[in-house]
Amino acid sequence: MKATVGNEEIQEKLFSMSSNGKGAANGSIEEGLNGLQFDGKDKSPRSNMDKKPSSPMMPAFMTSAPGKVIVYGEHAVVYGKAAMAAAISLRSYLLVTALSKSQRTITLRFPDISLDHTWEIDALPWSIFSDPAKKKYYYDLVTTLDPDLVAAMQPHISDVTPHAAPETRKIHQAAASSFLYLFLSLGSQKFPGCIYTLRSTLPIGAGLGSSASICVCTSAALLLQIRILAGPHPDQPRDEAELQIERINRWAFVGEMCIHGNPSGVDNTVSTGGKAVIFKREDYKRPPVVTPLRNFPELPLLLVNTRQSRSTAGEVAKVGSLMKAQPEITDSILDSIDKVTESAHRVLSDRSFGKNSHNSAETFGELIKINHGLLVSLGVSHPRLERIRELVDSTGAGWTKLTGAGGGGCAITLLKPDVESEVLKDLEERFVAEDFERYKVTLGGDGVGVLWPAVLRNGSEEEGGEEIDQEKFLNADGRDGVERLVGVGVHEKREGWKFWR
Ligand SMILES: Nc1ncnc2c1ncn2[C@@H]1O[C@H](COP(=O)(O)OP(=O)(O)O)[C@@H](O)[C@H]1O
Ligand SMILES: C[C@@](O)(CCOP(=O)(O)O)CC(=O)O
Repeated sequence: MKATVGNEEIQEKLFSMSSNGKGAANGSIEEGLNGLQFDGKDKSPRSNMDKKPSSPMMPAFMTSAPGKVIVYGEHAVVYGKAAMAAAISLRSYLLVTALSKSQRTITLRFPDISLDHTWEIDALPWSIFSDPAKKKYYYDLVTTLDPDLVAAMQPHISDVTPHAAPETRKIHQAAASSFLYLFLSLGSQKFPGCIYTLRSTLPIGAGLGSSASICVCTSAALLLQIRILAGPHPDQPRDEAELQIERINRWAFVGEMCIHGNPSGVDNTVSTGGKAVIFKREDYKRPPVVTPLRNFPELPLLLVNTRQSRSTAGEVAKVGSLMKAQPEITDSILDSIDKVTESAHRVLSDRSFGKNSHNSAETFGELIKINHGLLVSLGVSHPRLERIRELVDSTGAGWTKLTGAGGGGCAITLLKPDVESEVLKDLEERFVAEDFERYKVTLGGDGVGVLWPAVLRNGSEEEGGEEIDQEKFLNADGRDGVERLVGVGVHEKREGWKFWR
């Protein structure tokens, strides 16, 4: 598949799906949404559905989306080169709880960053967001933020934790802006009051795509609330599922623009679709070309966090400055990174791939080493990342590179097939002693998922399953607690979570 779905094509598919009723959201989701009201713009295929009798309140529901590792090609991907990336089993989880009709507020409860903020729905700048000259629809391809809309949002963003330290405010305001831009673009003043509670098992600002995963959760939740997503349901035709994924991804990209400034879109694409892909966006006015890697190997990867925080926007800006100062050299480094990614893709596509695991690992490993060297030349490594590489190199256990934006964050090590367990144990002890954090993750899992309503079988005896309410979700103890309560893909397959596949 080359996932390049045009705007008109999407519109056409949407209309045909709604007219035969087949594309409508799956039974339970659609029923649950009947009580909601929408923007009254008859451009959308929702008008027939709107006539259904209203039910009092939408049940609480959840969305979830994974983080990712970039195996090859970060930074170069911002300049139109290819990147290879895979979803990981660490994820974000968003619980949406509707308020009673009289409560006209939207609350963000994001405890991972200690953010708790409420907006009055009626005080938000609806008029400019719904101005026909500005209005964007769920099927639009938005590739830049509208400066007037960003300015209109500003007073409502400045309101968010005004007395926090500047670093904390940045983190809060980035998360709040991405939510609010999507909310005002996709919602309407008639939107019901809601609380959006978010928790993540991903480290924040560590190169694993935490921002993309929260944007995907928000995009999916809002698109579900405005009732334009069909499914996910088990017998959903593939092209319909792909269309849903495409829509969620487009709006997640808009959220990412609010956080990053200049994202390539690789993070939100992997977070939405899951699995592993080659991603390339040569023209920002057009959708990216996304090539699924169906034979992506089960790479024996070590994923280690320096615990050195940084922001993606800052690291991307560093490369931007280098490009200005040294355009030819920077260009040629980015071209070399592109060649590394292409080579890795060629190796994967080769029929003989995997027949000799030693040779395959050597080739991938060499490419990892080269890619890291090129990222060092771009100026996006960090002494803590170099320390991880040194520790691994001194044992000969494998090949190491930074992953994501760098400047701190995480490193990946591809382990040699014959590495001895004693060597690994020693290495892990060194990591602990030097305050690095090691994650155990699986690669290539599902993308965005929905739990509608927010009820799971958690091994409890509760009849009909365990309802996930705000209190339980907020009280889950750390990363493990969240995974135990609502986790996708780590423990046994959970009944309830559904994915567009
Ligand atoms: N769990 C979370 N809760 C709230 N906001 C989050 C969460 N995870 C990420 N974010 C938002 O995303 C930003 C981090 O984005 P970024 O610098 O791109 O790092 P990453 O490499 O993890 O994506 C944070 O400053 C915050 O605004
Ligand atoms: C540096 C970059 O290529 C990857 C950033 O990944 P992360 O936000 O550090 O997880 C930027 C991008 O692709 O938008």
